[in-house]
Amino acid sequence: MTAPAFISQFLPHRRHAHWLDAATTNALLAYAVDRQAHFKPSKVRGEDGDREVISDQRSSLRLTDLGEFGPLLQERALNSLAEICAAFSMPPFVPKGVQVELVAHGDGAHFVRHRDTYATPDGAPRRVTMVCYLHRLPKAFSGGVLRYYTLAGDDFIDIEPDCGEMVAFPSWAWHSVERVSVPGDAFADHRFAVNMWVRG
Ligand SMILES: O=C(O)CCC(=O)C(=O)O
Ligand SMILES: [Fe+2]
Repeated sequence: MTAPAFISQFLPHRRHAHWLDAATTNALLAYAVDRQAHFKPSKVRGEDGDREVISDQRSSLRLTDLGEFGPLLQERALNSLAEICAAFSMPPFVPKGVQVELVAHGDGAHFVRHRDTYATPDGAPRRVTMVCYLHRLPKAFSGGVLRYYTLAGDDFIDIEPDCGEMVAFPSWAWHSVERVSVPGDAFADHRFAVNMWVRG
């Protein structure tokens, strides 16, 4: 059998169940609900390069101040990095930082197919994306799978992460968040996820 053409292949990904322990997950969820008023509409890079709200591309709410959880998650992400780079056959690199944000997907929220690569002003691009998922139990939403595409974008797999699970992939991999449905749309019922981008 011939190997599939390069562009028909998937970049690697890793799923880490229970990456966040239940106590931290619950504390972070409580923090998110408490800070509801501070969440702002998520932005994407528009045609002129500026960040703007384009809700048919990305519709969700985002919080960048994670309080004491920020340094905690950055440290955990860095602790997971060596194993992830090895699993991805990615040459090790010196991390220049971890960007973190907490995103809430409510009823109808989604994020179209995109890549996370983005060079920050200091020139250190995002190399590894880690996303840690949180939601109340039992889960109150449906949909919202993480869709992970081949390099050509012509095929995909759907990943439905559990609460506390972390999914890692190279930041240049195509992915999307499929539309979420939250009956009643209570904020505490949203699909929460922490994006962690390791730059280097
Ligand atoms: O929430 C997810 O599953 C992924 C989010 C994402 O791709 C992003 O915010 O760049
Ligand atoms: Fe993304």
